[in-house]
Amino acid sequence: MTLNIGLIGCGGIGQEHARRLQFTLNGARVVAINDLHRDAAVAFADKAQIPATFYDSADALIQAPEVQAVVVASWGPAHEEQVLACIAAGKPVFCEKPLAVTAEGARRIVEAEMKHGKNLVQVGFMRRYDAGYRALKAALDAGTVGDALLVHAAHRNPAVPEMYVGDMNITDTFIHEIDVFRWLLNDEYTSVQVIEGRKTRHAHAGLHDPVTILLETRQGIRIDTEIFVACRFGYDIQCHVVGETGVASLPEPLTVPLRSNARQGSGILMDWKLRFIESYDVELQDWINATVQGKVRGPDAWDGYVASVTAEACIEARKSKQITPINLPERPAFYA
Ligand SMILES: NC(=O)C1=CN([C@@H]2O[C@H](COP(=O)(O)OP(=O)(O)OC[C@H]3O[C@@H](n4cnc5c(N)ncnc54)[C@H](O)[C@@H]3O)[C@@H](O)[C@H]2O)C=CC1
Ligand SMILES: O=C1[C@@H](O)[C@H](O)[C@@H](O)[C@H](O)[C@H]1O
Repeated sequence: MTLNIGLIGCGGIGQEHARRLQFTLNGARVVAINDLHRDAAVAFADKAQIPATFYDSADALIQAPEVQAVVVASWGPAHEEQVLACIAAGKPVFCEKPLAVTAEGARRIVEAEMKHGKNLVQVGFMRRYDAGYRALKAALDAGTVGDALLVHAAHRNPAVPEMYVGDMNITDTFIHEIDVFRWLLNDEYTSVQVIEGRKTRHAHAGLHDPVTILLETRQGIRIDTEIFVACRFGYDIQCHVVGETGVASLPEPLTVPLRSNARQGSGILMDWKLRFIESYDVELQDWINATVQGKVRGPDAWDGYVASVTAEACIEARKSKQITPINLPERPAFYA
């Protein structure tokens, strides 16, 4: 069976997903597209040779009988309404992170899905599909370094656009760590502190960069993460888990060590699109396969909700400069 997909949002990652759904992965094709910018979306589909119908509104695309499942890759603030419309139409939806820009919005999605009575929503936390993170999780689950005690992590981007301001280093960037640490450690967060230190001269006016975020978990694991999005030197993701008997680290991406021009070393990627490129393929292939079977196997709406609650607590902690509790309800049986 070929799953007919409707894509909402044909920007940076929407175009990437459209190409992989149409040409790289098995069992799906893009039959419908929607974007606020019609001309650019249609020009993209033409150039990419994706014969999809353009719909004038996200809602019209979701309602279209030919659309069996939806990929939402619009801007974060649009996600809630579009995902709720998919649930109302009973259509499976893969939504890029964040699920919603507020915890309340994510909660509305969880409630609508539970009321609908069937899981329909997957959130685009692709790191769970990355071979490096999976190998790290397998090592931790096998007890290779004993019980986890501490995590030292970093999420570094070379630069961000001028529209990336305020709390986006939490809601757009740190949200990946929020999801991946609780998955890696089989744990939940209890509190957070956000520390703004010296600001780099390379950060633009609307952004305090870098920041350090300290999370504590129910088991008492302490996680420190450096979020540094104007670091200039590369797209660099680090994660080191200190256990009782050793340290387990996220593998570096494969690069060729060089000895050249009187130097030795290896390259660092500059573009986030390349760092997790394989995990996007694995993630969306798994989503297609599960959707055809009528299931959701990946990060679900509850995971999206937990990420939004945690992000909101981070924002509060940044404002108050205090250690801020993270109050999470228990995972409902529906999401077991
Ligand atoms: N999982 C990951 O690693 C990544 C996830 N993302 C997420 O994907 C989403 C899109 O990000 P980008 O592609 O980088 O942004 P972008 O700005 O390049 O593209 C977004 C597109 O959505 C369209 N759009 C915005 N609101 C819309 C609406 N209400 N209805 C229809 N179309 C709408 C815009 O016109 C634009 O073409 C964001 O939520 C972002 O956080 C982005 C990059 C990486
Ligand atoms: O999701 C992503 C972007 O939206 C975000 O801006 C980057 O910081 C992340 O590294 C990337 O994975």
